[in-house]
Amino acid sequence: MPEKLEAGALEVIRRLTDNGFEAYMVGGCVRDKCLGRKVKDYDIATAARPEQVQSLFKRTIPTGLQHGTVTVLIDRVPYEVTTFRKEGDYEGYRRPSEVEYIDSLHEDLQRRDFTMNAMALDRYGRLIDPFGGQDDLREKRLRCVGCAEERFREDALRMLRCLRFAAEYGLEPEPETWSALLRMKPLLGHIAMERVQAELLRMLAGANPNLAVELLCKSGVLEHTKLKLRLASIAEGKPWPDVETLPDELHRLAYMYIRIGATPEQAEADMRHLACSKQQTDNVRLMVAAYEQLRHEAVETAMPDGEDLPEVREWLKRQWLLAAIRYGRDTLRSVHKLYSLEAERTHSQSVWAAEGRVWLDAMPVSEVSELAVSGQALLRKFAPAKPGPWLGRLLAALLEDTALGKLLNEPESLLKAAEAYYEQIRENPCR
Ligand SMILES: Nc1ccn([C@@H]2O[C@H](COP(=O)(O)OP(=O)(O)OP(=O)(O)O)[C@@H](O)[C@H]2O)c(=O)n1
Repeated sequence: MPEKLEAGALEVIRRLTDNGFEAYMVGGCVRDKCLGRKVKDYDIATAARPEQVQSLFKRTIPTGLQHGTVTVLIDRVPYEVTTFRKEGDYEGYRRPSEVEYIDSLHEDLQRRDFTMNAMALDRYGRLIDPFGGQDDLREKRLRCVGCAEERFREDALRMLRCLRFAAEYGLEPEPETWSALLRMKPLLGHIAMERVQAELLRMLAGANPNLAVELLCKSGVLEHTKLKLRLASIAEGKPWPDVETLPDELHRLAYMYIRIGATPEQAEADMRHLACSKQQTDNVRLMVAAYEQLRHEAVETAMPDGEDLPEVREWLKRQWLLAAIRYGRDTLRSVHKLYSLEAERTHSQSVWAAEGRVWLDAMPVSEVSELAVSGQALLRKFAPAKPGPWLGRLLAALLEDTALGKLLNEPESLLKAAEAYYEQIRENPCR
């Protein structure tokens, strides 16, 4: 498959050059080839204008004509073909009128962000590397092309890209690039939050999320976005634990909110700001909320030092299982991972970190739908009583007792227990 992908790119380049237009592979694909990494997609830069590209290929899509980009389909695989241009406009965020076409590959490469992203390959596989990208990669150096300040001014998002690439590829930002980043970071305030979100989540999902978090802390870049994620407050001298042990970027984000002491509402507002999906936002809010609630309970009932009292342990188990009912078993599985990480970082004993997973696995039910009796069965049993709030309360009581192991999840024992609850609820209808 990778060979097929590359063969398609070469076909595009050959067709363009056979028709008198210079054309090269550029950007991330050249970088990844130099690093021996798998190439995800091939971008092609050419001297041909968009309408000339369109006329040379049977299947094209005008994906970004105003920025000079035409997508060419070869065997249904898309290749982005972009006319050499002077201004950045790498993601279509500038007004079309600012795009200025040029005839020189060199000038096109000069406007790109980092030396490793400013290399090209011609149809014969010859590398064009005017700014020393390959040397930088060899020396594990991340360096802006030319004046770093100018590159960051052209597109402030490049500062986040800088941190992402440094973490992902294990590169050290070169001193001039790093100091320009520290000077220019206030410009991040003007960047669309969707773009910040994409970079942030990619960084946290990447090959080295620990280094990504460390660089975010060290650079203080997020402080200049509209986010509440102020990491500098926890950066000082304290090592971050191994966030890589958390399963994905959302757990890592939730952990960061917990570490800065954000409330679930603050985390939610922040993620809305970031234009995260509702599902992502709910996920993180629930993790932060469940974690916070449990932490609050744990502080109230701190185990006396060095002691392990069975009644306290029992109480902690009850809080844990009640939280699993309230926030969902999956959320509590996530919270268990967060507690375990925190316990490791603070070298502290945590009953939840030690036992939480086992308790969750052994929990017979965590939601009403798992009960061996349905609302319908209860309505039949207590006919002619009409459906009403009593039914919800009754099911909640059965769920809690079954989850805590006081009742067996079998129709007979549940229906029997329901009789007693039904009487209590009828006697106290307002509770
Ligand atoms: N803000 C940006 C975005 C992109 N580019 C240039 O456009 C190329 C393609 O950008 P993109 O597809 O966004 O990223 P890649 O570098 O391919 O890397 P990745 O796919 O990992 O994001 C980059 O290599 C770089 O030369 C740039 O100079 N400035």
